[in-house]
Amino acid sequence: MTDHSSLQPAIDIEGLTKVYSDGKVALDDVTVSVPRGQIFGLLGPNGAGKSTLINVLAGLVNKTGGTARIWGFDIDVNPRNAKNSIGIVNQEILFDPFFTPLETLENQAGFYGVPQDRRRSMELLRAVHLDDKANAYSRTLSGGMKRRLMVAKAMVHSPPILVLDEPTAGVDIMLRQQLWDYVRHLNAQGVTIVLTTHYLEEAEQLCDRIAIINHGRLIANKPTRELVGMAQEKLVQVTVERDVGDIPTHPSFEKVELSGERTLNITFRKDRANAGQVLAAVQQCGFQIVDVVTREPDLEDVFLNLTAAAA
Ligand SMILES: Nc1ncnc2c1ncn2[C@@H]1O[C@H](COP(=O)(O)OP(=O)(O)OP(=O)(O)O)[C@@H](O)[C@H]1O
Repeated sequence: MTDHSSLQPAIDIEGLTKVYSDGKVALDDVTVSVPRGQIFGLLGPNGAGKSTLINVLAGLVNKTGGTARIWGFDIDVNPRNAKNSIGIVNQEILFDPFFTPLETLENQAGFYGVPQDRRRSMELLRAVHLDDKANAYSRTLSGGMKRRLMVAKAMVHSPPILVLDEPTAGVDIMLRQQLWDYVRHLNAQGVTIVLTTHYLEEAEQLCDRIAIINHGRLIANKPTRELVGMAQEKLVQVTVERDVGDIPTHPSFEKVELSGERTLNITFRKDRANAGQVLAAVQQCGFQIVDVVTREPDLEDVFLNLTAAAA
């Protein structure tokens, strides 16, 4: 993979603020940069401000304060270059239902002034598995197909950055997988990807780095592995050789639940104990251990902890 580390960020946002006309503060002094060449996840609960941030980059929402640069181009100073550097797939499905997918892409290429010999509409339709629908009316496409057409439409001018706002909402598992394969393929070719999603598992698998936004504020921005590592609670499931009876207590146990007669689900905090100490404590409580399963914390744990703390 190309080493992009010495280059300026793909997207550079500083002190971005958006107050809607009704006084709603959707973005509150957000500073974040997206390194080139990465798959970057923007996560947050409903209403956190993710779409507002993307719509500011798309030029659909006017910011109240701060600056944003796309591929080095300030969106106020160089709006045209900024726009040409980014392809955005919004949550809403926007295209004329009376055009065919092929016409939709050709029109979009015309809009961006892509010369005929550099257009690749059929190639893009093939990439999103819509080549057999090239000449069907777009209104006859299923929801998932329309969404994939939106992705192809965002790529007609070959931007170095692709932004996907909830791209898999309402898309079934198989098509979701195909969409992600395509996103990975684009990324392998050097396209920087920014995506918002509610599917934490997906973000964890796909993203190199994740930022979390809550109530318009940035509350985390870390490499995915580091973020997942922030989950403090771990679970160890211990099966013992006899019926448990009274649930044991110990300072290293955060929470203990009984499952069946002989299995204890013990939650402990990584910063206070390790699994070995927890197991030793179970033995001190007079149980002989016959089986152990541990569960690693995942992004969902971190997300819930962080958003709860920031609420
Ligand atoms: N045009 C608008 N006028 C007033 N308030 C708005 C407008 N658009 C969005 N908001 C409010 O701004 C806040 C942020 O909304 P936004 O759509 O950016 O959140 P989001 O993180 O994308 O949420 P979701 O995941 O539900 O799409 C919300 O409280 C929303 O109600």
